[in-house]
Amino acid sequence: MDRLAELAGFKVTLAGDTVGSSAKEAAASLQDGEALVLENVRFDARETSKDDAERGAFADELVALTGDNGAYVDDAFGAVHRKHASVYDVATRLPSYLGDLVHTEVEVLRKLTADTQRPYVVVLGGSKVSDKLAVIDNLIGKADTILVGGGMLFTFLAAAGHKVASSLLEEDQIPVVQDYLKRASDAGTEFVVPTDVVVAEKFAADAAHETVAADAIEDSSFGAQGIGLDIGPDSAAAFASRIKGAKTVFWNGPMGVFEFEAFSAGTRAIAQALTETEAFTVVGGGDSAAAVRTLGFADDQFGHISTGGGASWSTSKARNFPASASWTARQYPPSSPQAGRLPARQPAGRSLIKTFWRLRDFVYERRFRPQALHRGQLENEHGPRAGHYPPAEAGLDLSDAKHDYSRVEVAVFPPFTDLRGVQTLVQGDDLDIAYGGQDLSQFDSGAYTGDISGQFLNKLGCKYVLVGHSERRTIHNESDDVLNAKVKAAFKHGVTPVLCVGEGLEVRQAGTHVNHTLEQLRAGVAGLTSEQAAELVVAYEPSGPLAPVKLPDRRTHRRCAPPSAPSWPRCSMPMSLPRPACSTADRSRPTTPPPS
Ligand SMILES: Nc1ncnc2c1ncn2[C@@H]1O[C@H](COP(=O)(O)OP(=O)(O)O)[C@@H](O)[C@H]1O
Ligand SMILES: O=C(OP(=O)(O)O)[C@H](O)COP(=O)(O)O
Repeated sequence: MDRLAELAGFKVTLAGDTVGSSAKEAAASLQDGEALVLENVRFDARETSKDDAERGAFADELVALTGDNGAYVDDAFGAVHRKHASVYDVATRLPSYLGDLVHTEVEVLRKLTADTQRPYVVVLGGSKVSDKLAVIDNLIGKADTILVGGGMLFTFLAAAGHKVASSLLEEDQIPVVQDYLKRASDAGTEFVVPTDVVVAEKFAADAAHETVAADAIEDSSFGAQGIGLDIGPDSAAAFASRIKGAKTVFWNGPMGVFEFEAFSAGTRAIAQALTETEAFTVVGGGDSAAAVRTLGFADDQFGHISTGGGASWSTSKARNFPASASWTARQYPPSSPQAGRLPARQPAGRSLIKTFWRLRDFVYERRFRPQALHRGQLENEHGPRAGHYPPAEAGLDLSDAKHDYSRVEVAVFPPFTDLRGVQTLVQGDDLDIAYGGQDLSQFDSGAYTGDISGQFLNKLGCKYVLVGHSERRTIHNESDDVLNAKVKAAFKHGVTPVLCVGEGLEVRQAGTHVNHTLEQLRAGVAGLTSEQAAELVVAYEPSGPLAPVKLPDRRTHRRCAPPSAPSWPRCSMPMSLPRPACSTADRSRPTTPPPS
């Protein structure tokens, strides 16, 4: 703790338990600018329970330690792929952010997999055999070569019918490996399994050992007692030569028990080969990173050293981590003062904009082709054409635009059929753009064919969802009550609703648009908690689609915007109300909270 406090520059205390009396007392006496480290959360069996209720109960107790104004920052990349209470469940209960380390890891690893240079060689070892075997499923057909070492090699040898004495073996995984071997030959992926193994008398640093052929492990002097603790020199040389011919190498898991000098040669040979190849190299995994450092290699001899093994594989598959839907799109601002205040959901000075499709002075109207997004059609230079809107086009247009993302957040709302494409593009290219659905059902599940549940949007990583966009109010006749239910459904599923309010042409011409809009807003926010009200985004979106498109002037926008609105519904916390997208200058002004 002393060293941690020295590095952090503030007081750090250690609790003797996780959620017991020591933790509670220490949390209660925590002062602004101090940190409390809890005892290892895995000491509580509920942390890793498969039972949602058990994990949830533990998460509730952890969350209670943060008091009334807690937030969650996940910077434990190595465990980020786990659906554990302190990783997943806590993130669903508090405003959540991803930390600097997770952000950097995801950025580097996604870039690697977005454009993998071939030959792509994967080196797998270590002792978490079933974890690593699960990874292989996704590598068949993608990797050119998979080099098998570490504890998992014995399951491969057993799958080929060889005896492995007392070596690490997961017998129930033998059929899985046999299936992989069969599929790999069709898919063009080659497995390279060691031809020689270092076998020890026992699991100890000073154990007697000898090198034997991989298909004759029980023929060593130690018979059925022998334990394979490293790959042999011939195998290491064969692996090294594959690595040298690669363009991309991903290594996860030591080749042997490198912690014992006598069984570290295989791991050392692989590390050496990685430093000598022209390929882009990634070393992933807590133990693999420790191995290269323990064996005397420098970090800068590798393309990237990832702190997560399992986590790096989840990243490389571009698959969402269990908790990622709960994180805000932003990382925890590294520049913000760490002591004291945690950031609000909408960091100060930033506001959300959405695509106000009908506003001619929308800054990206020409570049972004908002109508294409809205209608599910692409208008290209040759005119409109039906069919899927290619998200790549809009994404590239947006990312090319000279836009100050630190001041104004950009969110796109494509048709549902394109959400997955937008997700891939945004994550793959790491675009600083949020995305959301155009509507959601007020129901979680049931016989509502064609409707989109908030759960689906959450799984697709949507940060936002539009609620009550004008067509929903006019063509689909969605009442204020229905829209209020949709707002609540969005919050329930961890997606921030963008409540659309605004008048049609007739109302505007009658001059009652301010009251009309306020009524919609009051009904839309009814029953929200103050925290939800603070997170809600309100979009003033005048002019219905059926009316001839007559755009409101700037004065109308200003009158409907928060500062001049005569009375906002009572909320115990200020709501986050972005200004209408009248002009860039308007948007850059700080949001004025409504009177409470
Ligand atoms: N043949 C083997 N038998 C037993 N343990 C092994 C063997 N080869 C490697 N290991 C152990 O695997 C551990 C690392 O495995 P793992 O956690 O899966 O790697 P990583 O953290 O890099 O993903 C090391 O402690 C190493 O001693
Ligand atoms: O070392 C870790 O992961 P890794 O072995 O996948 O690199 C992390 O501490 C996660 O450990 P876990 O696999 O027990 O969840």
